[in-house]
Amino acid sequence: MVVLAKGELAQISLPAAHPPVADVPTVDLSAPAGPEREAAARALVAACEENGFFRVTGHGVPAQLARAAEAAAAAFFAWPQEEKEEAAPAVGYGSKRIGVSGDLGWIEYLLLGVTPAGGAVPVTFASSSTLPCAAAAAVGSSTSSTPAGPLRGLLEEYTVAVRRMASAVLELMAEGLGLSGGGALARLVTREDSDCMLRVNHYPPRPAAEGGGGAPSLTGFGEHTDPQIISVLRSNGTSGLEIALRGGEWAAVPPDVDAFFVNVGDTLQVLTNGRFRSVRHRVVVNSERSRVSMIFFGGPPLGERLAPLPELLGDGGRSRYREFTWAEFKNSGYKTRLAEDRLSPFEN
Ligand SMILES: C=C1C[C@]23C[C@@]1(O)CC[C@H]2[C@@]12CC[C@H](O)[C@@](C)(C(=O)O1)[C@H]2[C@@H]3C(=O)O
Ligand SMILES: O=C(O)CCC(=O)C(=O)O
Ligand SMILES: [Fe+2]
Repeated sequence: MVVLAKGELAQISLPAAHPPVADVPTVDLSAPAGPEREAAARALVAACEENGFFRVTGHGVPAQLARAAEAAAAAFFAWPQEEKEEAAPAVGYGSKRIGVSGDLGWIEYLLLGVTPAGGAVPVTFASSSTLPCAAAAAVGSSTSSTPAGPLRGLLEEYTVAVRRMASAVLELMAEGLGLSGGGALARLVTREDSDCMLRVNHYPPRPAAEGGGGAPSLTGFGEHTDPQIISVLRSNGTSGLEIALRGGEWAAVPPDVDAFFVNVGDTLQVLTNGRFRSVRHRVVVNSERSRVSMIFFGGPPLGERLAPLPELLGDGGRSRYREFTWAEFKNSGYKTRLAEDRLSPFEN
């Protein structure tokens, strides 16, 4: 349950708006080598340049696994509030507060740091630092006997499959960009020390309006860009996700339970020297049905130096961003409000 005080509810209320439906390009990851794969790579690059957002089919993630992970998370969110709070350190549970800078939403969530070997560690915010840190020692592992154990196990299994897909997306992207380094881009999210996260968001149904009449829309997850390289999202059949198109206008993303959606993140915008667009997006809650989404955030190792890839600069091309490490970017970005532009401090 998300409990908001009156002032908080007013803060996240939105004027009812029905943006047009986004025309989301589709990339088939299973396209066979040859002209079909080349076409898929071209479609992927075009989508990243246009809006920084596309749908993936032929992704290889078993539907049954995605459904089981989502159902286990939904069952957890249905627990009594006190029990969820009790389990919070073991599963990274949070509600209504997003980050540490005062952002609120009609949301509850699980946030886990995830490793390629399948480990998942709840993300907490240390009081001494704004960098999220692992709380593993305090909570045990997914095999522990906490009631959240089976949920953790399913989320871990799901993350292994989605990371594999994220890596395949980045390999296809490298082909489309004509990068010579083989799987270098993909390795940024598959290394042992890659800094990746899994987030499961639950947006309860929009509350009924007091005294009848039309209920207002609410901010579920306020507008923002994702800081990582790519984010890979799956949701249940409830709408709510919106993306900002090139011109700044909002467009609604129709849910698709069989596909995944990929966001270009801030780091990929940097690596491509601004050729790919880190997509601004948000979740608006205006449904009588709850929305559950699971998002894998593919981030590089903390010490990784990030700068536009030389091959994408061209001869004498100007680098739009100075070099920085992922730890530096995260430290700076995690102090910001959700809607802020986190890249401007790193522009040349
Ligand atoms: C307000 C914030 C929440 C966030 C960290 C930040 O300071 C700015 C980026 C936010 C975001 C968006 C994408 C992911 O959901 C997330 C986990 C991330 O890496 O950056 C969240 C952060 C969060 O919820 O802690
Ligand atoms: O829940 C969603 O559908 C999107 C949430 C999101 O953008 C995020 O968690 O960064
Ligand atoms: Fe996001």
